[in-house]
Amino acid sequence: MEHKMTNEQITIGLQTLDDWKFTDGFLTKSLKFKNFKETFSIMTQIAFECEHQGHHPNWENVYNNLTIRLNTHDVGGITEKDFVLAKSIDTITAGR
Ligand SMILES: C[C@H](O)[C@H](O)[C@H]1CNC2=NC(N)=NC(=O)C2=N1
Repeated sequence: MEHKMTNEQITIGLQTLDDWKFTDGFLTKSLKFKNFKETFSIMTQIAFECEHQGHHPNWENVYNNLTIRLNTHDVGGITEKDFVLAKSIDTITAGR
């Protein structure tokens, strides 16, 4: 079982990520792409990485907007797993 990170640990961790916030108990990021096709393609790439990591986002897609919220249900908070997935999402979406 992963350990639930403290607010202080989360604040430090956020400095290693690109434009993520800690809001209402979730690591959150909003992204905008060219159109729906590009957005859903990126979501598919992220989805395969999530399966690989065994960790999955809460997310909402409206046309070319994608809002991602990460937490770890098992501990009711943020763990290292959320940071690992957030970093992967940054890599997949880098420069977009
Ligand atoms: C059984 C399975 O591994 C667990 O339910 C995993 C799956 N994906 C998960 N994803 C997220 N975001 N939080 C979890 O606690 C979680 N648990």
